[in-house]
Amino acid sequence: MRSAKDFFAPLAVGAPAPAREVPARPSRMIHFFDPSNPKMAAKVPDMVGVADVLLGNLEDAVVADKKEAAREGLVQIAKDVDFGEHTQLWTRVNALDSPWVLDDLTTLVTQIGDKLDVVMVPKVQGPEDIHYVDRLLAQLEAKGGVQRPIMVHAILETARGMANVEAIAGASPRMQGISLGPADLAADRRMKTTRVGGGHPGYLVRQDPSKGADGTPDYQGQRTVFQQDLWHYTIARMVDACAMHGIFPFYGPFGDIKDVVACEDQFRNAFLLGCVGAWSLHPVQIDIAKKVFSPSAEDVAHAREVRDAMPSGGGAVMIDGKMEDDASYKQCMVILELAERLSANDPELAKLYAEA
Ligand SMILES: CC(C)(COP(=O)(O)OP(=O)(O)OC[C@H]1O[C@@H](n2cnc3c(N)ncnc32)[C@H](O)[C@@H]1OP(=O)(O)O)[C@@H](O)C(=O)NCCC(=O)NCCSC(=O)C[C@H](O)C(=O)O
Ligand SMILES: [Mg+2]
Repeated sequence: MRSAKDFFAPLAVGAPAPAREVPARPSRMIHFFDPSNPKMAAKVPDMVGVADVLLGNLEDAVVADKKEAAREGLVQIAKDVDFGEHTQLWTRVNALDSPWVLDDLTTLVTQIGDKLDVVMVPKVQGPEDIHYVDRLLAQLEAKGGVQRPIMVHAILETARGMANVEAIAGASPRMQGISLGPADLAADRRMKTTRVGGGHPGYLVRQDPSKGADGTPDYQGQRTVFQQDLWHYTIARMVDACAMHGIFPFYGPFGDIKDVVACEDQFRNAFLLGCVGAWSLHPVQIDIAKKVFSPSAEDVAHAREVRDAMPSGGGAVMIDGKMEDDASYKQCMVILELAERLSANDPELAKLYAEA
């Protein structure tokens, strides 16, 4: 581990100084596109200003013989498209044990480093993976004359990564955030699921049996079942690790594109637990994420009421029959800060909140 005093020193001569604070830009959805797919690539310019983050994916979902085309396609898109002030450009590079990742990083950083906000690293196992990427990025930034540090985002998709999540979150000042990768994590953990994120009807709790006419439990009678959230523990632990290190947690993919209702539920669970965004795999998921990861007008109105009733941020007051105190005030400030940040990018939301 680096000493505290060296933590913010550049890792290569000529590399930009690491950021002292993670840029808190709206990132409600990280929208995945395959730069080697001409139809998807053609849609990128129209998605600027619509999606908070556009991510050129080079890893899974891009077949081996398209890896180079995807990398070159992303370079071209980054050179041709103006991403403006409100849309970030990210990439997901190939895994660190793959034959492609070195060329991914070398090409992208030296050719389009100034346009890349964040590099997402899949299948991160421990802080040593982040240290490797950290040093390499610094060397490449120096070589390419990149002016600002490229941030790093880790995907949590192995049992070892999960066990090391706190160390990963604090491994470098480049760490921007962590996403849950439920499909790879399920496989690595040997979970008996076959889906990309979301719940499972078999993971449930069943109501106790009622008593039959003879006073004994009626095991065959009607009993309500409640489907449980397979990802609760993982997301909650990831959120704590991120909060502890001042970086941002994200839910990952929801593969059932047609089930927009369950997608919204999964995203909302993550939002309520502390995540700032989720991945969108298809254009239809962009608006779901936008809706879910923006506080509701009612929550903003309530948060303002609490803030205004407690100008010093302390004490105890009653609002609508409920006690509010320093702790609920702090929760309200989280909502108001998020609303303010999102409003700065989104005039429709700004109007909604102004009228709330
Ligand atoms: C899921 C898809 C394969 C579906 O594609 P398709 O069958 O073409 O859908 P549609 O016909 O409904 O598409 C309508 C039009 O929209 C375009 N489209 C589709 N998806 C995107 C997109 N992501 N960005 C931009 N444009 C998109 C289509 O081309 C159609 O265009 P047109 O014909 O001109 O009208 C597809 O959506 C897809 O491949 N999505 C991305 C998948 C992906 O990135 N997967 C990797 C991330 S998830 C993961 O890696 C797991 C994770 O790591 C873990 O371990 O959990
Ligand atoms: Mg994965």
